[in-house]
Amino acid sequence: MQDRSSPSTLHDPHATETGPGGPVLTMKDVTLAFGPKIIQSHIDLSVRRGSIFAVMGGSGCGKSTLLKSMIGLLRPSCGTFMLDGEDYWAGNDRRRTELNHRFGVLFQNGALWSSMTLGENVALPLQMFTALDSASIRQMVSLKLALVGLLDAIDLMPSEISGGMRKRAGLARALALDPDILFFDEPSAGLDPITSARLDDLILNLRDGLGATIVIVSHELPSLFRIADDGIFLDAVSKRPIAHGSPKQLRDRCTDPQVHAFMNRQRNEKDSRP
Ligand SMILES: Nc1ncnc2c1ncn2[C@@H]1O[C@H](COP(=O)(O)OP(=O)(O)OP(=O)(O)O)[C@@H](O)[C@H]1O
Repeated sequence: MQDRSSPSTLHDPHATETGPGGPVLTMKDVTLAFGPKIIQSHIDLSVRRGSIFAVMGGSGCGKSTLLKSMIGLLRPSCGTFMLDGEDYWAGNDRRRTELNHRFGVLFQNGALWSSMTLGENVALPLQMFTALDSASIRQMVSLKLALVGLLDAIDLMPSEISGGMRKRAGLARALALDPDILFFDEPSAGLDPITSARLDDLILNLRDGLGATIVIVSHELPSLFRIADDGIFLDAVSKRPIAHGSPKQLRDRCTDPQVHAFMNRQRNEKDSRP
């Protein structure tokens, strides 16, 4: 039986030499809790610039909670959260608001305003947080919608488009303020495999074309194997990370039986088919 007090680490979570870049987002010995209820503790991770980092684990282990803490919506009860070497919680609210402008977040359902067209949805953050004039905003909106292949849908309402298009529109809005770190919560949920693969292509383009750093919470193993460079596996029972590494590394080399079973579940399902 593996010692659960030390996670199965297929690399040093704070390594700086390997991969596309140095660490941009780092957590050291972080505990996440809601009041007295501890969700995860002893979280050590480092997300490298220009990489795709996956947060993995079974239902209810705390993946979304970890994502929440990475975008400043939940303060760790212990440990440090650093952004480019700066302690996120050491500064005042104003400084945190500045740092938050580096984040772009795509929520599960796209979270669009239903009473606004796609163009108006994407324009909203620009109107709220920049001093751009309306012509420049229109230009920026067109650019972002073109990036996700939705320029022709600029005047449509969210109710007039498909689920996959809503995700892409949510992504265009998340990109409005040119964030350099993007967070995706279950981007493929509810999408068919082809639409999901297209969204993966888009996510890879954001990494490779724009150099974005991306953190993704997902249960979709094919998608994770394809796009993620690195990651962390959270355990609901011990309430701590039990493995670090890319989804492929965890599938092929992790010795923890729970991680191995989880990461190989589709393979096993295929093997057991008549
Ligand atoms: N605001 C909250 N107050 C108290 N407990 C919460 C709160 N939000 C989440 N939790 C609890 O935290 C635990 C982890 O929830 P979380 O949504 O982070 O898990 P998850 O791994 O993302 O789950 P899933 O894969 O099912 O979406 C759950 O037990 C949940 O009930």
